[in-house]
Amino acid sequence: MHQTFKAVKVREGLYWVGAIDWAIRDFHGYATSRGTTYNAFLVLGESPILIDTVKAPFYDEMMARIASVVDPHEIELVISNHAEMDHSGCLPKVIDEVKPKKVLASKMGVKALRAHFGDALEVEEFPSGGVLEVYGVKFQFMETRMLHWPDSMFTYMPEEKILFSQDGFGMHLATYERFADQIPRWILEQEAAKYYANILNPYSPLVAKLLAQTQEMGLEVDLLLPDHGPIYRTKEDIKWIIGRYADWSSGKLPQKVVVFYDTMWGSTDKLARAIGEGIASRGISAKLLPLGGAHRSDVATELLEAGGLVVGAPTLNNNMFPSVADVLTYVKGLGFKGRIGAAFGSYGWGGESVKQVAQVLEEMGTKVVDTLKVQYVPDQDDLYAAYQMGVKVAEELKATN
Ligand SMILES: Cc1cc2nc3c(=O)[nH]c(=O)nc-3n(C[C@H](O)[C@H](O)[C@H](O)COP(=O)(O)O)c2cc1C
Repeated sequence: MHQTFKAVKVREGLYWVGAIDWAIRDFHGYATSRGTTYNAFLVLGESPILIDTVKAPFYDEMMARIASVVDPHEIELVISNHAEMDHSGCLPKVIDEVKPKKVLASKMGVKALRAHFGDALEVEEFPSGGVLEVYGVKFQFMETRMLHWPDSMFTYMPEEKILFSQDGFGMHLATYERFADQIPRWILEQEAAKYYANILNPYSPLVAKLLAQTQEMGLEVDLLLPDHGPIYRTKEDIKWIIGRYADWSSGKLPQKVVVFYDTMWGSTDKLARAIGEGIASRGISAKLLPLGGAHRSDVATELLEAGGLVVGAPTLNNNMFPSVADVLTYVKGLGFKGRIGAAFGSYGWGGESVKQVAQVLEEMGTKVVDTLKVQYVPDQDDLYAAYQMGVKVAEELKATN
């Protein structure tokens, strides 16, 4: 039989058997402009062990890759590190087809998997103490609750120093290159930041705690295998991604201001440009994101490395313009707290939008240092007031340093 889809050997006895999704562009509201991979791994103990599965439509691809190494029916143990359907979607079908002796998940994972696939799903909690020696392989299971779901866990092979980190350290990036050292660093930098901003940022304090814990434990990692994107196999790459997570979870507010806004007739846009000039005049980097050209997940990515947030919305039917409400709701949910901020916008009569924007900014823990409402088209004085708003935000941000 011809083999089209093959496993990728990671090292002796360990294979990548996942799937590449070149087409996906919307991942629960996150723009995946470079597609993604769903990573599953095969560990060859005395019997093969499958770690995670893939999204349901990719079942055949995963099974074909497994079959290029072993007969899938020989798999006796399946480990599920995360119950989200991009990793568990195939699990019921794998159980039906392969009939493994055991399927293991965390305590919350068992609950979540049953809530997805029914109470009859044959899955059990990993052994107490979190250690299992089976088919000649030693595993250590670590719950990583809320990173990024309650069920999330890491699986570690202490003898080989291999860490299967489910969504942690992952990124949405479809490639045939399976290893980070085969991909330009600038692409990894962009996609890892985007993933962190859009998935892990709300849990930054937990990320910081986990990194500190692993350091205390002296946990050594020679191979880092996330469930999306490339595998990290060099010391340099592992150090790099862990270092980035340490930076992003540190709560530091970089000296950059994001200005996002939308406009119907161009007035709010004029104000935004003047604000940008004011910010830049004080030597602070400003990034203007008109929402006509920026997706909510790109705004979140920019915000990951910005200590300032200025938001502009015209009033439409007594409300802030809907695209601004969308992105504000999104970044509020992602927990971008502690920024220095301001709200602005053009209006015709009631002009409710600016107050509404300022209120949401405050609710999300932004220090609102200025607001600006301009009726219809801004004149030179209005533009100068907008410029001054930029200056004020920049000065306040500088003072936080
Ligand atoms: C369909 C529509 C509804 C509007 N509703 C309101 C409103 O309820 N209250 C208000 O103050 N202005 C309202 N306006 C006026 C706009 O806010 C005003 O034209 C503003 O200058 C637009 O800013 P922009 O050029 O940045 O889009 C409305 C405009 C449009 C086109």
